[in-house]
Amino acid sequence: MTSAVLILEDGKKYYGTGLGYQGTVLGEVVFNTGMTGYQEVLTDPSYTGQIVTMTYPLIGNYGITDDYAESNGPKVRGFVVREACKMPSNWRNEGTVDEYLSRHNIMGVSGIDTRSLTRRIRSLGTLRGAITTEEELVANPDSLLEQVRQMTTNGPELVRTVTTEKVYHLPGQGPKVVVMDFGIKQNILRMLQEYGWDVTVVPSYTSAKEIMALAPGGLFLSNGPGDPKDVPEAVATVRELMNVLPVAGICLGHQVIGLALGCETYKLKFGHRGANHPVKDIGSNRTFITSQNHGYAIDGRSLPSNVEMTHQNINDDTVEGLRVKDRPIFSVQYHPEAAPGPEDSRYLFDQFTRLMTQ
Ligand SMILES: NC(=O)CC[C@H](N)C(=O)O
Repeated sequence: MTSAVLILEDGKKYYGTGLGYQGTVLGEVVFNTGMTGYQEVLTDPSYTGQIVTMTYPLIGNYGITDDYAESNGPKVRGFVVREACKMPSNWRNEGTVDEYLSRHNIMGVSGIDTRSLTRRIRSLGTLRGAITTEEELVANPDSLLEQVRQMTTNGPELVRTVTTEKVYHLPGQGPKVVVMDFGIKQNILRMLQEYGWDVTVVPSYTSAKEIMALAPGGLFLSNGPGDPKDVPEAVATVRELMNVLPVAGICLGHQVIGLALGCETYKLKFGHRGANHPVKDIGSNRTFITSQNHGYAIDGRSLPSNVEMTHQNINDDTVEGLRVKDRPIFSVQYHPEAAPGPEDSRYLFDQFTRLMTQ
């Protein structure tokens, strides 16, 4: 067993055992509170560049299977767990988390006091950090500190690494929609297909003109990694298309819509990542339990007069959904497609569909 260390930018060190690939990685350390869904978390492209720690102590107990992947492989920069299960049990199991991470050259560390780590992130805010299994660095982790403190945790390259390189078409009988891919989760595409949409997925940097040339009936914006302010070209495209097409978005897509409408975004202290975040649908006064993964949010004080908040987080009152009063445009910060998480918010896909067909 290789020893490993996780060092945070404030100098705090956590010692454990190497999991998956061996070496050194740097990233923004965030926590996810889901009790299950570790494979969906690992493969969600919105985690690109981040070292994710799971607060649930036993990870990997039902194994790994291709059916649970939200993209073609793990996208996290690193993975931190209390205990990585060595003997998964599930009729679909194809292997352990350790093997999965090794196969995809992703580093992890187990045996970490994830409760202490999470409390630290909650009190100090999201921290940058590094994981290493290299002997001389494990012996002297402080030598990594300079590099950790210098690193930037966002940038336009994050979306560029996970957006599709090529335009592709998923035929359907329903509304013809262009999806701007910022690092889309497979379950969003599965659901759009379930609803019968005729979907054309385009790269994040596609221009308004190129999108209009596809003659869509609507525009849909996906989730994705990083700071929404790092994709100004997508914001400009959406601003242009907002006047001529119905537009809907999830998570990063919601933030891009917000910026295009003139709202402000900001970085949350430690983000929302988990499968049980309560969100109130203001119109119906109902609260839904939602799946979430975001570190940025739209500032509720910055909404122009034609934009209203449709959903609000019950834990911290942050904006969870928007609607433009005079145009067919709406978006949500959380994940109605779940994967992992509760499916309470599937009704939004009906709403998306109505918006595109009306
Ligand atoms: N899941 C997402 O789309 C995340 C959006 C954005 N990267 C954030 O962290 O806020």
